[in-house]
Amino acid sequence: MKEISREISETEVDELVGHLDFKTTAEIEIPERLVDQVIGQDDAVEAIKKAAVQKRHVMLIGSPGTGKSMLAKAMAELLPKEELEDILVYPNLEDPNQPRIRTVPAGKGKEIVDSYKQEAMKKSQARNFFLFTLFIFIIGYSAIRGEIIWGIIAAAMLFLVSRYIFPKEEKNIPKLLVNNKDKETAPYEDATGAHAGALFGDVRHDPFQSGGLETPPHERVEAGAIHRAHKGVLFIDETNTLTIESQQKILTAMQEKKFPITGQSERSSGAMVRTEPVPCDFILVAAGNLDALTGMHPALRSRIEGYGYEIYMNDTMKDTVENRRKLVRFVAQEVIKDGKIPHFDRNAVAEIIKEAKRRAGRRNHLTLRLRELGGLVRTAGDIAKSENSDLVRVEHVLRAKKIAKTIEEQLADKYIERRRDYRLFITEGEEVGRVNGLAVIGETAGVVLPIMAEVTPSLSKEEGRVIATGRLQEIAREAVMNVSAIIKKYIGKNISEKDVHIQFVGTYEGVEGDSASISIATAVISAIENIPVYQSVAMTGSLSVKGEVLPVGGVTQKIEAAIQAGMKRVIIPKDNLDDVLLDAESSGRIEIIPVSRIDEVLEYSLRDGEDKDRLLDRLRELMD
Ligand SMILES: Nc1ncnc2c1ncn2[C@@H]1O[C@H](COP(=O)(O)OP(=O)(O)OP(=O)(O)O)[C@@H](O)[C@H]1O
Repeated sequence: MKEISREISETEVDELVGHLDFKTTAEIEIPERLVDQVIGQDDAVEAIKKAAVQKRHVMLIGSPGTGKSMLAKAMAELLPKEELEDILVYPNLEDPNQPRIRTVPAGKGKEIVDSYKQEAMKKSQARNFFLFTLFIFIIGYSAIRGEIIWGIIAAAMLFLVSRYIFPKEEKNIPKLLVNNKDKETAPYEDATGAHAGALFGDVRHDPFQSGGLETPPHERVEAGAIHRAHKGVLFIDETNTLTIESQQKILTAMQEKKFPITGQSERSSGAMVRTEPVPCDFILVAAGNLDALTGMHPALRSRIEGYGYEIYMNDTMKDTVENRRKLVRFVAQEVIKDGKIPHFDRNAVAEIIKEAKRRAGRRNHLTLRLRELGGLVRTAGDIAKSENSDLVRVEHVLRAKKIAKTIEEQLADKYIERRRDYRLFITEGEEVGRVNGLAVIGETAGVVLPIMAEVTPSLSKEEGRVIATGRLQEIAREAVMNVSAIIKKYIGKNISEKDVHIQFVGTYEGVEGDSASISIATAVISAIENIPVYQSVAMTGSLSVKGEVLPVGGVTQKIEAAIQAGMKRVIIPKDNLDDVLLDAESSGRIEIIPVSRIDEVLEYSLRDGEDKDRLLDRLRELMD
C-alpha cells in the first residue's frame, strides 16, 4: 500500500513553485497589460488579440471564474483609444420629441457643453439685469405717485409674463450622453443582467409636462450600455438570460452600429421621445456556460459565428513547471489587485498551488477556476492581516481553506452534519448488504453515500427486476447489470431470477453517483452471499463487466468526506492514486487502499471468515 507523503518538505515546495527563486510574492514581476496577466487560456488570448485588430465579436463559453470578463476587459485595453468619441444630444426645435445626436472627438463634448452653459449664463444675466432695472423703475415710479401697491402688483405680473416670453437659455444646452474625456483605454461595459433601459438607453418620465416647469426631452435622455461601449467592448455574461427581444435589438445594434434611444416604459412620457440613431459601434463579447448556447438567439449566435470567434475556455491546464510558475504569478497578481492583503511567502504559495492541483480533479493538471482560487488567496490574506502578520504563511492558507468553501462544499458539510444527527452514517461494526459509497456534489464536494441492497426471489415469473429508489435509478440499474454479469460468471449464481432492491440512503439533491458502481456491486454480493460488510470502510470506483475497477473523478474530495464522516479505510481505484492530494491536516487520518479488481474490493470490505475466503477463492480462480 502506498503511503502518501504528508509533510510538505523543502523539495516539495521547490517543485510546487516551479523552482522559482523568490522569498515572497513581492519579488514576482507582473506584466503591465491585462491580456498578459491571463493564465492558461492561450487560445482565448490569441482570439481576442486578433478580434481586437479586426474588430470582430467574440463568444467565450466555459465554467465560471475562468477569466471571461477579464479577457473582455483586456480586449478593451487593446483597442485604439484614438478613435474614441463623445456623444451629445441636442434639442430639436422642429420636433422636440426627436432630439438630435452629434458625435465629436473624445474630450470635445465637455468643452461644447461648457461653452453653451457660459453663453446661456451671459444671456440670462443680461435678461435678469434688464428685468431688475425695469422692476426698480416701476416700483420707484409707483412710489413717487403714491401707488406702491399697484407698482408691486405690476412688477409681479411682469415677472410671471417674463417667464413665458423670454426663452430659457438653459433649455438649449446640449447634454453629454457619452463622455470619453481622459479615458485611458477604450470603454469596457459589463451589461450582464442589465434590463432593457440599462442596455439600450432610456428617456426619463417628466412629471411636469407643461407650465414652464417641464424638463426638455433631450435632457431626459440617458445612454445605454451599448452606447457607452461605443468604440469599445460590450461584455454580456449569461447572454441566454436576456429576453429574445433584447437579443434581437442587440443584433440590430451590431449590424447598424447605431440605435435610437426611447423611453422604455410605455406609460411614461419618455415613451413619446425617440432620439435620432445614437452610435454604438461596439465589439460584443458574449459569455456563458454551455447552457448559454441553447438559450441564445440563433441569429445572434450565427452573427458571432460568421463574423467572429467562438472559444471554449479551459477548466484546467497541464501541470508543468511553466504553468506552476504562472500560478506563482497569479498569487502575486491577486495580492496586487486586492491592494489590502500582505504578500505570500514561498511556502504559502506552494500550498495554493497544491490546492490548484487538488481542485483540478484530474491527474497532472492544475485548476483554472481562478476566481475561486483567488478567493482562497484573499481569505488567507485577510486572516494574515487580522493577525498583523507582515506575510501570508502556510497556516493562514490552511485556515482559509476551511473558510473559503464553495457552496457545494458548505452544502456537503450541512449534509454530513444532518446525517450524523440522524445517525445515517454507520462507521463501525459490520452489516450485510450495506456499503458506504462515496459521491460528489457539484464538482467540488465529496459526500458519503450509504447504499443498501437486498435480494429477494423474483416476484415476476419471467425475470427478476432491479428496484432502485431515488434519482440514481439509472446508475443503479447499470451497476447491477455489470454486477450480475460478474456474479453469474464468477460466483455462479443467476440473479436474473431475483429482485434486487437498492436503496441510496438519504439521497441528496445534486449528488452524482456515477462512481458508485463498486459500492453497489459490493452491497449486492454481500446480500447474495450473506457476508457482512465492514462499516468503517468507504469506497468509490467504477466497475467494468470484467470486474476491473475503473478510475473516477473527485477522489480527493471523496476521501476528505470519508475522513470527515469518521471512516477508517477508503478503497479507491488504483489509477486514481496519483490524483489524491490531501492537505497536511487530512493526510494520515485514513488508510487509503488502491485496488484494480473487484476481488480486492471484497477482500478489504467483507468480514473476514471462511465464507469470504471461499468466495474469494472461487472468484479468483475464475478471474485469473
Ligand atoms: N485565466 C485567468 N488568469 C488570471 N486570472 C484569472 C483568470 N481567470 C480568472 N482570474 C481571476 O478571477 C477573477 C474573476 O474572473 P472573471 O470574472 O474573469 O471570470 P469569468 O469567467 O468572467 O466568470 P463569470 O462567468 O462567472 O463571470 C479575475 O478578475 C482574475 O482575478
